[in-house]
Amino acid sequence: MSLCLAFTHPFLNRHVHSTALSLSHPPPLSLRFFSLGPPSPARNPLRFHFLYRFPQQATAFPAAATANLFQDIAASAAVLAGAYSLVFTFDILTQKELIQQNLSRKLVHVLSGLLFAVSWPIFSNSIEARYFASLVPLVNCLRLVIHGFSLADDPGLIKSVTREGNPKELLRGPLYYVLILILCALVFWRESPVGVISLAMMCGGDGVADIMGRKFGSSKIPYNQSKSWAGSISMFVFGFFISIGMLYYYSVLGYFQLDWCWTLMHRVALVSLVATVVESLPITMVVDDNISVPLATMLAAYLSFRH
Ligand SMILES: Nc1ccn([C@@H]2O[C@H](COP(=O)(O)OP(=O)(O)OP(=O)(O)O)[C@@H](O)[C@H]2O)c(=O)n1
Ligand SMILES: C/C(=C\CO)CCC[C@H](C)CCC[C@H](C)CCCC(C)C
Repeated sequence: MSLCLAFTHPFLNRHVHSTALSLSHPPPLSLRFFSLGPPSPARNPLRFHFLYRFPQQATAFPAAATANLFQDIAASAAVLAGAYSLVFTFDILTQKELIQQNLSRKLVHVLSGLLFAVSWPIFSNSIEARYFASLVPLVNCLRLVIHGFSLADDPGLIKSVTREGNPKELLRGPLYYVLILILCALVFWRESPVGVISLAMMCGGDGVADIMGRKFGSSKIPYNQSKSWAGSISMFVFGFFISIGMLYYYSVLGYFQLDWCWTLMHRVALVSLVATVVESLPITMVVDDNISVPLATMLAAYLSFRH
């Protein structure tokens, strides 16, 4: 069995190579790559890839370009509607006092980014698809700025996304959060595991750490009395499993070809550990978790998956 994962990075315009780790015999050098998209039948005779096709040059196929454009517009509209619906739902739940404001905020934190990453495969395979997807966090970014400066009033947004109902809170954690979503969509998209792992850690890991830490966090971390072992352990565990889930989701859809071996698990566990340690550090007054955690994860995942 061997690990085989390499991807072409559209912005870095280079292959991020990976050594192949073979338990039996090293595959030929040419195969020591993460392969993206529907691998050639010879390599994967049994796997059906019904979604991912290699990005098309739209100009070569005008009909395909038109179909892609309509698909991306529809996908952006659907995901944007989902974003508004999510916030509206938690606003109603908070208003009816079915959940506390803090829990509402954290669940929006956990679900928004993860559902955004899960939605990426509904966009087309055009080169422009990532830009259409990024429109959704961009619109939400503008929404946060407008309401954060109280240029307009949206009590539902403020109630479901802030700690104490102060509109200015929107200009910190939530704003950094959507900027990271834009960064992951534009730089990593469906072509690199780094983006989805970073969102899994920021949204899933950090969000659950808060929920579990507030509830069970009596035993504090020695170097940071505002964080607890329960919160950090939850971040590691949930971050790890949500990352694995994301990788599996994108593998099944044909975007990543992963050999599900212990080496992959070790790499994801290492990235999850790095993110957990960074999140536990007493640096929130200097840099928000919604910046430090995803950036640390991106670096760790890039270094971990390149060799
Ligand atoms: N490793 C962690 C992380 C969080 N917490 C608990 O969750 C609370 C909020 O955690 P924090 O990461 O500081 O959340 P913020 O990002 O600051 O909160 P918000 O997202 O609401 O801005 C902490 O005070 C603590 O009670 C914890 O016990 N252990
Ligand atoms: C409370 C938050 C961060 C603080 O730590 C999260 C704020 C989320 C934004 C208000 C809404 C972001 C929506 C996403 C860009 C798109 C979600 C789409 C999905 C289909 C629901």
